[in-house]
Amino acid sequence: MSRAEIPAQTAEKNETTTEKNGPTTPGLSAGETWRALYAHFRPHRGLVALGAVFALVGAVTGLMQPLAAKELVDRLSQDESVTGILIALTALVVLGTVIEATGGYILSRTAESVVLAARRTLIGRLLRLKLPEMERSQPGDLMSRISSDTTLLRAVTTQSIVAAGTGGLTAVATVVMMGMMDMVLLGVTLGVIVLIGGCVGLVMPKIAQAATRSQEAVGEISTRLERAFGAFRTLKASGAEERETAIIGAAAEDAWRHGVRSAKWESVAWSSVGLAVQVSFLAVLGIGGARVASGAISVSTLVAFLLFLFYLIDPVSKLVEAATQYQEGSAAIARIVEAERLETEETESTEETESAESTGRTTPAGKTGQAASVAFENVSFRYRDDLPPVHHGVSFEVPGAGMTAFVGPSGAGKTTVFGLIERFYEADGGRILIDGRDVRDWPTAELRASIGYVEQDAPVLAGTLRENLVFASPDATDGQIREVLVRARLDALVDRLPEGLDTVVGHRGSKLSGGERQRVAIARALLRRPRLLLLDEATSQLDAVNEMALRDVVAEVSREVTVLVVAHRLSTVTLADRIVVMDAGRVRAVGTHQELVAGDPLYGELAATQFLATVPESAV
Ligand SMILES: Nc1ncnc2c1ncn2[C@@H]1O[C@H](COP(=O)(O)OP(=O)(O)OP(=O)(O)O)[C@@H](O)[C@H]1O
Repeated sequence: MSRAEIPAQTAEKNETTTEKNGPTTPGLSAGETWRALYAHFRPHRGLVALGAVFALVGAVTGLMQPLAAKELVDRLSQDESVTGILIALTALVVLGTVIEATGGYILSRTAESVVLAARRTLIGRLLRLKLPEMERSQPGDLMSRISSDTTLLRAVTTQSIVAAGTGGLTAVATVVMMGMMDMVLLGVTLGVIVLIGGCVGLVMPKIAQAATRSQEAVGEISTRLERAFGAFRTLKASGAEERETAIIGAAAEDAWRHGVRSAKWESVAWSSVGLAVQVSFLAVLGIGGARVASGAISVSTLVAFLLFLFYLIDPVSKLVEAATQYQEGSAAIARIVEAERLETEETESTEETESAESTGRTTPAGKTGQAASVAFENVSFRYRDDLPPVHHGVSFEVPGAGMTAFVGPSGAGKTTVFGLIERFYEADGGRILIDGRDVRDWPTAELRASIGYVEQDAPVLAGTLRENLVFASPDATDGQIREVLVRARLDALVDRLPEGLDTVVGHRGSKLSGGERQRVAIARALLRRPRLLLLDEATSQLDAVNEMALRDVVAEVSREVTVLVVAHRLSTVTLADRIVVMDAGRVRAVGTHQELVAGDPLYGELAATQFLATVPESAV
């Protein structure tokens, strides 16, 4: 790498470096860093070795050029023919260039493969993260590990290793050749290089420090931007554009400052290399000239030595480049390792899901298509050790089929019931039984294949309506899609849209209304043909007509499927076969609407205030 490339490299680094927020990136020991590096490098070691061989052969052809040049000068001074040697010299130059270019291509291609493999592994792991791990992390930070950190891996696992290897070998070979030419001149050269090399060594940790800080600042930008884009309407409605711009701008300035600092130290390092070469040239020229004058060495020896000195620039530059890239890459490797160590769910899941789906959702108990029974037995649970318990011995039983409504004040732990059934979290005590079998004994994928879950905020993903509908059941036929569209009262909307099911719904479904989003989420869950349907206030944003229609659908579904619904509306609750009243992490009563109005004061109070305000007369 030449000095002229340094600014461009620094700029690129600023764009591709990573953020460091959320959990602090742990430092890896030198041994751990190497082991992590080796793990990424190992599958590609054959190709890296091939690239290294090409690089070495290219370097050797380069080394032979001074010898040919020496022969040329000798023949010229003796008035001999130089045609043959000229052809040889030209061939060496062309061959060297071709071999080096091929080696460079092999290495760059392998580097891309290293990045691809690392990205695939990380994507696979991060999408299988346990929910609590995801909640502890920053999505922006995790994304940057897949996009930016892996990019830094590219150079460290291929070019750097090869550059250090070939650069080291070529440097040793060049030094040996120089020693064979003249030991005095070699002593002078090495003296200058060691002196200035020491200064470069002092600068290296400063590059690492500045690069890490720059990565952190770039990470801060990603996190802040992710936050702003994630709540774009709130940002605008709050008039927070300028404040956020200033905050993100400050982070950008931070990245710039550290980037500039890194560029400064890199510049010092590269200037030192240039200085070492120039001072060596001058010293060799002066002392070598004197030795030629005194007859100690010939002119051709001096010329060859100077050429060797010239060829020493490349391996020394490679060594410096490898050291610089290592400084930058070690932080990225630490962050990748940290992400790889995050706890994931068991991986047998995918295959098991597929087999469960392809065989028509057969459970181990052979209950194909049957509604699932659900039971909580004295379940206790807290989200984190430092948080108070959310469930204090929750118990209830729900037989197969029918609708069960969960009601209770906000924060009572109703949604948490669903999270535990889905095994997003593990209960701390007690048992959760589906079909009489502890959820911990179910393969997670098989368990989830039996469940249709409509979350509280009815998430819709960016993409088309069709992609959203088949998200949980990719093999659904057009006929099945049409059927759920009608059931979820989406058919009129789809018919109205010029692009129908292929209409793009925007980021988080922002081009749909709240009620449409909820209906899409319900249709998605129904398309999965679940045995257990979990609806978390899924009808809260529906207008009266659509709500009534969906209530009928849910009532119909509940004849074959067990439906659990977290309900805030009396209209939903009155349809339920049973109502579970929760308060402060406990089940305080179970019964029908009439029984509870008469027997449970809290339910009576809820029904008299919140529910009754929205209940249509016909439903009471
Ligand atoms: N992922 C989480 N991490 C930590 N605490 C959580 C998490 N999710 C919920 N909680 C807390 O657990 C408690 C119960 O939450 P849950 O969502 O189950 O209540 P809910 O009864 O469904 O309330 P609402 O009717 O308002 O939706 C609340 O105090 C909430 O702050």
